Amino acid sequence: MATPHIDAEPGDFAPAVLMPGDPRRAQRIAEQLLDRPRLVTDVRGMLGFTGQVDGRPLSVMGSGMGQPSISIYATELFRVFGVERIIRVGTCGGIADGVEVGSTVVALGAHTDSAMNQQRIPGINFSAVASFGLARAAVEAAGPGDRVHVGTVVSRDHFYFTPAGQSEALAAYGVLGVEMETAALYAVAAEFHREALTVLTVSDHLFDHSSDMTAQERETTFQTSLRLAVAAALS
Ligand SMILES: O=P(O)(O)O[C@H]1O[C@H](CO)[C@@H](O)[C@H]1O
Ligand SMILES: O=c1cc[nH]c(=O)[nH]1
Repeated sequence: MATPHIDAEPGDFAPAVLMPGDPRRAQRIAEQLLDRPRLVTDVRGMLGFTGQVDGRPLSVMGSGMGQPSISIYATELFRVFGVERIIRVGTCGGIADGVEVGSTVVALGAHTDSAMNQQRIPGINFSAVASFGLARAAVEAAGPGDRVHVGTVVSRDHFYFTPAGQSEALAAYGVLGVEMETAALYAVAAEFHREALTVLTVSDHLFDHSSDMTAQERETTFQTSLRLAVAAALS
């Protein structure tokens, strides 16, 4: 049964879905990773594929940018398509000292400036946290040569506007990076009693732009993050 945003049937998606923001990255991951990838939805150009990894079913689908967009897709995947776990594989800007461009961030939790989660539990600041089992599986998949940081990120609504002093204050609290979806993804997973994790590749650093990735590198450089995300998805 199609939903407003996913033109597929129950059974078209695997229990685990890798979810990059960019639908072209979803296609690239599907072609690189999956045996016999099959396009299962393309509504609004938001491509979704299902195939197999080592004989086990796995799906890959774009989320779009921002918390409203990923909330729509995550809700429909959990509610209608029987999806059990979503692992976001995205990019982030480094914030804390020592979070190098090209390294990987496993997001245990996500701060946010968005109002979306404020509406969930009256009077409460919702804590957006990863599924422990998925986070553990991702971290355990890291090898000695991998540069992996584990901690909190911030999911901001604005890409281009930042209140004065906010990034410096986040750095002072050890926040690893900034992206735009994780706080909402973790809340939708909690709403449906399912699992979620975000694994990010650092594409730039807010306080040192000397090594920032190009747009093409942001689309293609994600091998360590992808390996950790697949380990979590199939754990
Ligand atoms: O690379 P993705 O997964 O899209 O993630 C980051 O990049 C986009 C902004 O350019 C936002 O979606 C942000 O969260
Ligand atoms: O600086 C950045 C990089 C990636 N994604 C973001 O939201 N911000």
